[in-house]
Amino acid sequence: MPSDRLEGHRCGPLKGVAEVPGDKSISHRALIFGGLAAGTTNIEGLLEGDDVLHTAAAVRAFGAEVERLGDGHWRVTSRSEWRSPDAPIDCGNSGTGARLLMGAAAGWPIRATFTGDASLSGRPMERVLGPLRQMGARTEGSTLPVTVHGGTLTGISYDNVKSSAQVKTAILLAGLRAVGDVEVHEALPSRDHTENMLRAFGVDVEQEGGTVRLGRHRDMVATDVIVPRDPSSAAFPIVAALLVPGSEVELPNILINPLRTGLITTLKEMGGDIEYRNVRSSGGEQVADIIVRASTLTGVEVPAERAPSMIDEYPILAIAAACAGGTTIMTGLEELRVKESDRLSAVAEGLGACGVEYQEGKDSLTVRGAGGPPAGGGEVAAHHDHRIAMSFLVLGLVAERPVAVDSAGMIATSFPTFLPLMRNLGADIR
Ligand SMILES: O=C(O)C1=C[C@@H](OP(=O)(O)O)[C@@H](O)[C@H](O)C1
Ligand SMILES: C=C(OP(=O)(O)O)C(=O)O
Repeated sequence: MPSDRLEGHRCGPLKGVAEVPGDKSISHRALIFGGLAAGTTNIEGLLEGDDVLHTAAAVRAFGAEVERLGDGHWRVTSRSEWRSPDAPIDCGNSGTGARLLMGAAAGWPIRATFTGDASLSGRPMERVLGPLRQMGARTEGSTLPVTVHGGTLTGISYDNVKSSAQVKTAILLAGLRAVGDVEVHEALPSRDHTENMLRAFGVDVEQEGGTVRLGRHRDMVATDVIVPRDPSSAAFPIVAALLVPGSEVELPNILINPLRTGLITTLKEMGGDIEYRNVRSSGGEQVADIIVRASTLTGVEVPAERAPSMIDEYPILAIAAACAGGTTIMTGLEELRVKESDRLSAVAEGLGACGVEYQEGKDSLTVRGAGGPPAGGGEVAAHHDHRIAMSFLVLGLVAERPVAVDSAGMIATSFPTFLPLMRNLGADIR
């Protein structure tokens, strides 16, 4: 098997336009919702990363017609009912795909077994299966392989203590076919793409404080979806441009939903020169063109309540923190331990390998910034985690010595064009 080890090397200013791919969360939802809704759903700007391609295959296995018409242009036509798939549904590396599909499947009188890769097979599924059982589904297994036997479900009032959008979405999708009230409470709001998109697909969704409730009208009607560009992917060129002296990069058409932009808020507090231009509405979401210029950063304390709005961005924030002056304190990070890898320890280990001072707590990370380029020179284990790999390749662009990442292949799960995009800006990744 060819090695997918890569190194990031110190480089000159990053310049140009970074067209990052479509938002991963919205892409999964567009396919699944299209598979549930009566009629034909056209999707523009779909992320064609491995995670989403697994979801496309899954929706097809449940009986919908799913066609790729061109670059990012897909068409989903549902049958009136979901059917039991002939074979296990392989969700690959994707927690979102697995958990959302379990919820969607539970509402039908069918049986489906879900599998995934080694990383996904170690991730907790009980957080979704518990509420689905409460609604009347039968389940086998608490980690993959998991089998869901769906059927006639009843309502639920569920306290989503982890503020997980995947859990909230699984319950709402199951709830579409449940009899009775379906509501999910959150003390800290998680991303609201499901609510926004369900409304666009004709479903009554009410929001009252921290409670989301399905209304009476729960039949989905197909609608077209325009997928904005992914702020979680944009995070890598944004931080790279802030850190590499002399850089200026434009990122057009990025989703700026406030429930996704905790990283941008934090980077601005650190002194990052990040500007939104042409803020506008597109496909029911706010988007903007983002301009980033190299900046001198200072460490900050990131409030724990901000975590849901930047949950996937802590690895790349830790890289910004490593180059900032002073200390950055991140708390409320317990969910990082159950992502594609234990991201808290993977980041800590990588920082250590690159000569960065840090302290890892049970659910916190403190990084003492070098106030300039860290030593680098580390051989970093990515733990087959796309966001760990991309984060440390970005560190290599500024560190005194190159930073190597042992396996970068998983980057294709969320950001298949990462390498050409970064190289096109001037990044030295080889
Ligand atoms: O709903 C979604 O699309 C996602 C929710 C988050 O997970 P949790 O729901 O586990 O917080 C996030 O980490 C993931 O990348 C995508
Ligand atoms: C956590 C992530 O995704 P998922 O949960 O879908 O695997 C991610 O993309 O960082």
